[in-house]
Amino acid sequence: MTDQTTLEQEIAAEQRHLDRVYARLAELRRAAARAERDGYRMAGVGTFGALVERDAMVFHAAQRRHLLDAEHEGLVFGRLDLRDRQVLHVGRLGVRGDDAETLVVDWRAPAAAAFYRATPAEPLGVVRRRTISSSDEKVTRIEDDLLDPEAAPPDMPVVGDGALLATLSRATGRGMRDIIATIQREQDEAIRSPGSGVTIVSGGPGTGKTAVALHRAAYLLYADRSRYGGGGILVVGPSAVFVEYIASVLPSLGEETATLHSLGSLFPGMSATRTDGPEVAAVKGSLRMRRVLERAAREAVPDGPQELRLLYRGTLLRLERRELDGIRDRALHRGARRNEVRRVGFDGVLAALYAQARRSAVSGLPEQRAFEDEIIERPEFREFLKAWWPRLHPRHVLGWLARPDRLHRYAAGILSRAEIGLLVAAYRSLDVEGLTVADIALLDELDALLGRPVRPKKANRDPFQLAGGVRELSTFGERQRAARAAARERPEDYRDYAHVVVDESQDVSPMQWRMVGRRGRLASWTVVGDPAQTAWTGDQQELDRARDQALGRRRRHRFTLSTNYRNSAEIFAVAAAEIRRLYPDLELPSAVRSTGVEPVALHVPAAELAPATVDAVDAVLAEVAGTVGVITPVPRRDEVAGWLGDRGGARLQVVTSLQAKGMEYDGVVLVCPGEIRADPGSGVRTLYVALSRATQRLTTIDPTG
Ligand SMILES: Nc1ncnc2c1ncn2[C@@H]1O[C@H](COP(=O)(O)OP(=O)(O)OP(=O)(O)O)[C@@H](O)[C@H]1O
Repeated sequence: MTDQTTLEQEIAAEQRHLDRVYARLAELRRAAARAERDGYRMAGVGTFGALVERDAMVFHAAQRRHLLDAEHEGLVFGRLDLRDRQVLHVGRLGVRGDDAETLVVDWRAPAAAAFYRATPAEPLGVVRRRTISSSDEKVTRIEDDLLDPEAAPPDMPVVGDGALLATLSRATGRGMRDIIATIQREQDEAIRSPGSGVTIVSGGPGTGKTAVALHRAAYLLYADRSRYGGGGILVVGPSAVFVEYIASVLPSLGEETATLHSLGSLFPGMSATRTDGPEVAAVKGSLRMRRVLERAAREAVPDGPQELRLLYRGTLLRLERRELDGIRDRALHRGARRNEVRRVGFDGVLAALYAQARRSAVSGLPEQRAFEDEIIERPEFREFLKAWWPRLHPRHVLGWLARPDRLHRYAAGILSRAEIGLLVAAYRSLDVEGLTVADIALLDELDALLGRPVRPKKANRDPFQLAGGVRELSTFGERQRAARAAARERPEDYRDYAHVVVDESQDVSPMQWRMVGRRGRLASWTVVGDPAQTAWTGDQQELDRARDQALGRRRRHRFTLSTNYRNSAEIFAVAAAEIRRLYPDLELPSAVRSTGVEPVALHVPAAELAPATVDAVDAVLAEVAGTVGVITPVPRRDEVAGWLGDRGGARLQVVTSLQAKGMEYDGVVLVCPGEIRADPGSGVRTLYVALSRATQRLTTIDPTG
């Protein structure tokens, strides 16, 4: 037990340090603003040298000011008292005093690693580790761990009873929070793993895989900003709700340059949130779809012209369907891409027409070049070419799959009858209901198969802009602004990311791996996931192959996380019992926090499902201060959302069991868990995901009879 005066004294000491840090920050901010103003004043001087100097000055000063202006809640959150009596404060940002004394060490700097890695068994020179909480520049709480009691001076106070548990017990807001103050050792090792190769992080629900992946992105930007800020970091998550949930973590760490996408939004200009059932998703996600799409990408346009008829100097020239198809096939030989070889197709038609004109002995036939120039001017010929070989958007070609006759032709010998039947049924509603998430990877594949017309490259107008978005003039350590500008300037379909983070990787299908892989051909990777949570019901070997192909031969660095920080022990016990039905020997994480509150399992007559759900939601809303998630089987989502109206406002979210991937709520009401489990493919695993979303309260409601 800490006595109150000691605690107050310790808080006061930390407050004095925090005041110094904020005062110094204000000074730095003023200096940066002044330097920026002075830089602008140099604009009038006019010589090239002066302009270059001004540019550099304004650029650096503005960059620094932006960093200093950023949100600084919880700026200093840690302190290390070392064996050699040195004291280090750890924070979101490194700050030096005017005498070059280090006031705060950036959490990502090597000196701060001991804050996360030191343990009583291996104190790494740390005697006492202190976690400091603050709000509005006021220290509110401190928690100490005494790691090396023998080295501690006799008068060293130790206060509080554990920072981690204190943080975990707090209700959460709508978005995910950063965990910089309480990163655990095994997590820190994954966060600071080498920038090259592929870092693979696995672990059960709530073990911090997502948190680690995002903190790793921030770490890489710090460790090598010109590489990762310039080339960019892409973070891919399973769904739009999930991406919204994690969107604020990197900005809260002072990093705004990473690009976040869900699997349904990776293809430019299209986005999908609708999901297919597991069986259809397995077909659409299979690598065999590539062969189906290859056939589609070579086929004649539906409703296109069947033949070409042209009256030339009194003679009817005619190319039949068969000849036209032959010309197209020859133009597309050896994997040529349809949108890139239109010209070759057009030349083939002209050559065939000329050959026919010669065979027909057309009187006064000019030489071939003049003949072609004449034909190409004819509006009806141009109309024919446009209709026969239009520039195709992937969405057009995907639409062809919605015609059962075509689909049967494309898929014959590649997919089974049953699989073709599933696709026919799924695509029947394409025009009405729109694309599903799995279709987006098919569009990306079609885009790769069809190619794009070659356009002349635009000249780079900014002489100081180098490839990768980092300015030649920038010598300043922090290149955040340059990276932000580079991120803004990236084309919508940018693909040369320096690093790709894939979250919930167990749910990335083979076709989706191809799509993600195209965006990281030169990248290093962080891949996090948990095989026990997968909804994939297709061929596992095919999936492994596709993933390995996307990741290439890069070196793998593997990490496993073993503690569940999300669920109370009582809630995780229910989830664990569920997954053990399928995998009795699966190694599961241990949940560190007990609330003493058991989950509630309700069974109600089917006719009472609606009012019982409403009551259960009201009860959970009253019991927790933060968010409540209502999780439903996929087909029931809209119905259940209808029962609940606008209850709970922003605190309440109704999601399907598939959208619940990666999400976290303080309270969860799970409607019809039996229906989720009943899916023969991935039911139990999907239910395991749904049962492991809550931090404090879980109620399940099953209809009886
Ligand atoms: N070291 C930590 N300190 C505080 N909170 C933590 C820590 N590690 C993880 N958490 C919290 O635990 C929760 C679960 O983390 P996260 O969502 O990253 O887990 P996950 O492994 O991705 O889970 P799932 O596989 O179930 O989606 C989050 O609220 C996260 O902030």
